[in-house]
Order: sequence, then C-alpha cells, then structure tokens
Amino acid sequence: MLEVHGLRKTYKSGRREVEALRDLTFTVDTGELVCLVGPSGCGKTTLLRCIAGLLEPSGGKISLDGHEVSGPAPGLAMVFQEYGRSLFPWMSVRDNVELPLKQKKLPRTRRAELVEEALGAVGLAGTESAYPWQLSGGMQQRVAIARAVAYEPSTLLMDEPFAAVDAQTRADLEDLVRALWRRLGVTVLFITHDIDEAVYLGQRVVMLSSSPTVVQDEVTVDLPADRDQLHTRADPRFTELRTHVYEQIQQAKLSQAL
Ligand SMILES: Nc1ncnc2c1ncn2[C@@H]1O[C@H](COP(=O)(O)OP(=O)(O)OP(=O)(O)O)[C@@H](O)[C@H]1O
Repeated sequence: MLEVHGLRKTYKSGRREVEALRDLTFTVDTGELVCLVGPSGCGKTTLLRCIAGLLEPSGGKISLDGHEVSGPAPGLAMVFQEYGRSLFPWMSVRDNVELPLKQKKLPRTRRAELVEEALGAVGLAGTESAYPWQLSGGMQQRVAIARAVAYEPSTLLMDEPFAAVDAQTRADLEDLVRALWRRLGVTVLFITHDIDEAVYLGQRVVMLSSSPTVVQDEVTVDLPADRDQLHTRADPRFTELRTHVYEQIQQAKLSQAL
C-alpha cells in the first residue's frame, strides 16, 4: 500500500522559491491500479520523484507497505516516458532486464528465469540478444516494462510511459499493463496527461489541481474489470466518467488562470 499524507514540496534556489506541491493526500491500496491526472506543470514528476525516494519532500509523509520512504525503496520499480533514455543502448535486451536483478544480488539461475518470464509476459520472447536500438519504440517500452516486472516489485510507478509511442502501440501497451497488473497483483500508480487513458486503465482516477498542487477530486471507475479498447470506450459510462474528469481538469486550469 502506498500512502501519501500532507505532502509538500517547495523548490528553493537562492531567493527564488517555487511551491510545487502544497498538500497532497491520497492512498493506493495494495493491488490497486490508480491513475493520476493533472494539468501540465502541476507537479506530477515532483510527486513521483518524492515517492521514488529521489527527492526530499519539504513536509508530509510517504509510506510504502508500512515503511516511511526516506530514499530509494526496495519494493518499487519505475517505468519512464523516455524509454530511449532509460535503456542502455550498449547492452542487449537480456542485460538491460537483468541489470536491476544483479543489483538485487539474485543468483544467476534465478535471474535467467525472471528475465525469460518477464520478456515472455510482454510478448518479447526471442529478442534477448537484440540491442534496444534494433527495436521499435513500442518494443523498447515493452523491454522497460519487462525490466520493471522482472524485479518483482510490490509497487510499480509509471510516469507517462506511453506518451512517446503511436496510438495503436499505445492501445496495445495499455492492454498489456492491465493484463500484467491483473496477473501479478502488483500495486500500480500510473501518471498520465491523457484523460481517456486514465479512465480506461484505472480502478480509480485521482485528479490534481494546478500548481501549488492539491488533490482536486477523485473518482472510482465503476467499469467492468474486463476491458477492451472497442467496447469499454464505447460504453456510455466511460463517456460520463471521462466528461467528469475533463471538467475537473478544466476547472483546475481555470483556477490557475485567475
Ligand atoms: N528543480 C527545480 N527547481 C525549481 N523549480 C522546479 C524544479 N523542478 C520543477 N520545478 C517547478 O515545480 C513545478 C512542478 O514541476 P513538475 O515537473 O513536477 O510538473 P509536471 O506536472 O511533471 O509537469 P509536466 O506535466 O509538464 O511534465 C513547476 O512549476 C516547475 O517549474
């Protein structure tokens, strides 16, 4: 379970201060898939960096599985938007996926098993010896997802992971994330700009206000758990939910403009 309570972050450089996060409180239950949406610049990356233990908050508390986060947390894996920068081009697909497992000091045979399983799960069996630059953008993002999954995290943070791929690939990757999430029972916090994507993927959508950021609203996505691109997106309830989220985001932008 991920708990974010009263989180604040103010950046200070010299005399200049930027209050990025004012007061964020939300939870993601164990095994839940929550999507977070908010206007550009509202502090999504700041929030993720705080959760990942890469940035020190100015106040508030973050706990992961009952332990307060005060540095990189062991049960956490991340998938970033820029797969081109998160994979090492001089390493094969196998070595890229295996690297965090070496850092975890797992024995060689277990590492090989996990790499094979994870690549199989993302539909990339047989690409072990290829280099990232020999693969399409969508395939590279699958490698990044395989690397996160092989690590066997309790919590997966995804920071706009599909923003840089084409629409068809994006739809396939969205279905992959839901399938993996259902199979592995992992807790997922998925950050996106895309309202349709948030409603399609999430069990819950948390909406952020613009900076200085608070939780504007949240909504439970009461769509059936079995989702598919064609029927779910054509469901009148999907349209209602996306309209609600859209209106909240518009309101957040308006209050920023005032
Ligand atoms: N290192 C920093 N020093 C000072 N201000 C910063 C720093 N990093 C971010 N900010 C400010 O904090 C606020 C939130 O930035 P952040 O990058 O977290 O937003 P974001 O929601 O991820 O943006 P986007 O959606 O455009 O990627 C912005 O006003 C930004 O200018």
